[in-house]
Amino acid sequence: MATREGAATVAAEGSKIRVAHVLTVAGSDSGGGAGIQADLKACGARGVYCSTVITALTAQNTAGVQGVNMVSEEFVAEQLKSVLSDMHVDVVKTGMLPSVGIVKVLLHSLNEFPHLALVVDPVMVSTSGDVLAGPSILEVFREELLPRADIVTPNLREASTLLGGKQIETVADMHEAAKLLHDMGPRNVLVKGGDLPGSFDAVDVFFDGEEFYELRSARVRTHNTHGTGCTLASCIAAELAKGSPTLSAVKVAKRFVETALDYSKEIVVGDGPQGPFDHFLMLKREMQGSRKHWIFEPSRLFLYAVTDSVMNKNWDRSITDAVKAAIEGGATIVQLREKEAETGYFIEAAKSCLEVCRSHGVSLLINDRVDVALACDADGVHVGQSDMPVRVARALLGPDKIIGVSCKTPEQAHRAWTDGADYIGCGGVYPTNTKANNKTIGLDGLKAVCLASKLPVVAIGGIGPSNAGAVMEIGAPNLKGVAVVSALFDRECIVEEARKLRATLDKGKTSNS
Ligand SMILES: Cc1ncc(COP(=O)(O)OP(=O)(O)O)c(N)n1
Ligand SMILES: Cc1ncsc1CCOP(=O)(O)O
Ligand SMILES: [Mg+2]
Repeated sequence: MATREGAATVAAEGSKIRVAHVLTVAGSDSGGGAGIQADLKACGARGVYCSTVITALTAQNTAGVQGVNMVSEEFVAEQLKSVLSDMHVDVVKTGMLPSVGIVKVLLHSLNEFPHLALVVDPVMVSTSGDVLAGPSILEVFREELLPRADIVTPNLREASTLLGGKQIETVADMHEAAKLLHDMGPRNVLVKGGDLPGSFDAVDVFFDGEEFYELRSARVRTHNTHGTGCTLASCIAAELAKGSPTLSAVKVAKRFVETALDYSKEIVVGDGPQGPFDHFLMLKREMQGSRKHWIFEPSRLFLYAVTDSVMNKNWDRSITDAVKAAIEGGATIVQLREKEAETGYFIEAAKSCLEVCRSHGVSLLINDRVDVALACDADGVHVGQSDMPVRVARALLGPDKIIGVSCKTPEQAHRAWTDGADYIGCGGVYPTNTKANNKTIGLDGLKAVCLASKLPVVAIGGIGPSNAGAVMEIGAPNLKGVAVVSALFDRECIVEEARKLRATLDKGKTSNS
């Protein structure tokens, strides 16, 4: 088994990166919304590793808790030993601790690792109102666990229970509760006011022993709040594990939870009154996109329409109208190449074009601007050799998006494959006025690029109905189509020009097959 020292030595040699690590000691939620499952998602979303010690299995769903099966103290101890004897934990976060014995086992481990920070979410009653830890736990919480905690994060009900039934009905009461809880020994207290009656804001009170901070935010109106407490505490733990000061960790965690709640307002997971939310802000987007599990199909490069903001302005038409017309005429893929557009305008225009493209099953890519592609959830980007490198774009966009890269040489074409591009844009094949100072590579240059790569290739530069046939006739099986700017968008009738081009390409295809 690798010792802590051994692993640290390897890291010190510079070949490894030691990652921030939270250990959650909590109960499992079969519904996946709270407990261990929420902790794993929260840490994952915040970019922190999370190991787990499970204290209880709960059978629960969006209606409530149907059953609890406690893990034995011995087995909780065994899990703690497995993790702590091997892994580099920075912060321990606790959730459901269902028995005094389990709290004692945890305290014993914490004594052995005094450097570990501790975030205590004093889970006693679930959001559905089910009791997860009985009153017998209070004494050990007050006298042993809280004094060891760096921060404790009770909601109003938990704060009241820990304080022997104190009424907490106003922000002033929350201040007082935070002070009284702080007197029990934790370094910081966050009293969460999500349930505060008659409040328009979500107000939490943070107290570090010296100063009170009221952290306010607009209340998110949603039933999907199951797991908010676990998530908030895990996010705080994750930020502490990264090295943040406690107040900053709390602020980031609160913002994270609000964003996730707001994003998840409409999602439906179960039929009960309290649903979970989406930590990764992905579920809704997946369902809204018309292309579920869409795979890049190279034949889509057949007639590739690339817009130009100057041309659209000259012909007095909006980007959306230009895109609509190109699709009507037979374009199979669209790229927004809006070099002059301001970012805010570009994003809105791209969203509007996406609607058009999605309704016709046509992919929409963004030229150069990975940020715009992300902001409007476009299908991908096209980048040049001096734009954002393909590997970086891939890391930002993830595995599902389409990435095209411009290549003029076999070397660039080879690299495009190893870097993870989906297709190559090759040109300028013929001279063009659309792109200044662009070297023309001719049909021989195009052939050489096609031969050098396994990737599908689309030819670009000076291509129109008169020469598109000749381009496609070079006979490279991976040459899948032509990309055009002026032959479509610098013409009076885009639909007509697109149809002409489509006819030429279709003719070439039939005569070759
Ligand atoms: C399909 C396609 N191929 C090549 C290009 C050119 O991209 P790039 O080299 O980044 O030049 P700009 O278009 O950004 O001027 C393209 N846009 N599309
Ligand atoms: C963007 C680009 N990349 C290489 S050539 C070119 C311009 C193509 O425009 P056109 O189709 O009007 O020649
Ligand atoms: Mg570019």
